[in-house]
Amino acid sequence: MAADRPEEVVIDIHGLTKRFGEKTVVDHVSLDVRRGEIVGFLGPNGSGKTTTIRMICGLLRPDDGSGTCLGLDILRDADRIKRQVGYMTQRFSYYEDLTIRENLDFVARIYDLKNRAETVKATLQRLGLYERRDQLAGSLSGGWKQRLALAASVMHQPKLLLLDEPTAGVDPQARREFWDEIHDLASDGLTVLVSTHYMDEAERCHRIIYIAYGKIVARGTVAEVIESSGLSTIVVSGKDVGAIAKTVREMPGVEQAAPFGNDLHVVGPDPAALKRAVDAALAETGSDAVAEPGETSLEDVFIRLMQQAQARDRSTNGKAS
Ligand SMILES: Nc1ncnc2c1ncn2[C@@H]1O[C@H](COP(=O)(O)OP(=O)(O)OP(=O)(O)O)[C@@H](O)[C@H]1O
Repeated sequence: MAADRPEEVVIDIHGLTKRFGEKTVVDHVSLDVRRGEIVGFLGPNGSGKTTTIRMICGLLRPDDGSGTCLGLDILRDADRIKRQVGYMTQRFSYYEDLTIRENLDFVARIYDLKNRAETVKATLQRLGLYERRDQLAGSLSGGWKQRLALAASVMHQPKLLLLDEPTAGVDPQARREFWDEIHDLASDGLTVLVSTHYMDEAERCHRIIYIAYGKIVARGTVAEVIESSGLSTIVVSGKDVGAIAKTVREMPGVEQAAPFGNDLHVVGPDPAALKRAVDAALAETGSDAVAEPGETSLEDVFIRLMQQAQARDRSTNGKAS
């Protein structure tokens, strides 16, 4: 894969920091993204994803740190970076009373694109929007609106696409199609950094980066991130998992106990302690539910990372005050 060649680094930032007033919302973030990669940027609300993305694409000046985006210096060449990346914001704005084609034509004028009519037509065809080109943007469903937003972000043929929660509120099929499109674009050499809260989307990325309280706390492939968490999971299946959940949550060695229908996922760092806890909870509740080792999910890992970051933040702020 092209992404394995180290010279093809598209984003390379070091120690990026941003403060708003007293609050450090991005705290010495370093990351690199290579050509053709799709990298997922995950983390709780307010953890600094959008702020980081805005600093990478030249929209926001960092207070500290340095780096390059598309080989350009993020401090010196912000204006050039802005024109060369595709950026799809959380709230993509378009003109509701213009058609899909007219909206894209408007964006093409902003970018001062040559051969505007042909470029708009090619983009409509590329993104499967051609049949709907005369439909008013305001009348589109959520999935088609996202597709229009994606079309507007890639029309000037950027080498890097920054997507900020591109599929929030979009149904599963439309999300799946959106992601198929992202993979098609990446296989043509486009590099993608995408923030999301959806686990299934994280699993469609080549790599993920998890940020909490402005600091990166995990990174790697999904398998690597799960493995490095050191968590074990036991799945308890039966009728009364709600009652078992309440009991087992209080047992030592249990970090999480989450019912999924008739299954209960019990998660903790020490497999032996976890088994003792589950056995004790089954005995205490008199349940005949069946307990078996299960796979730890990415969501389990993220919940743990978030809780750990929260605890660290509390203790740091506690000391400071
Ligand atoms: N212009 C600003 N002025 C002051 N505070 C800001 C500004 N922009 C962002 N923040 C704060 O910085 C923190 C990080 O926000 P950011 O939008 O980067 O988080 P996020 O990870 O993208 O969150 P979400 O998942 O909710 O979109 C938040 O506490 C936010 O309120």
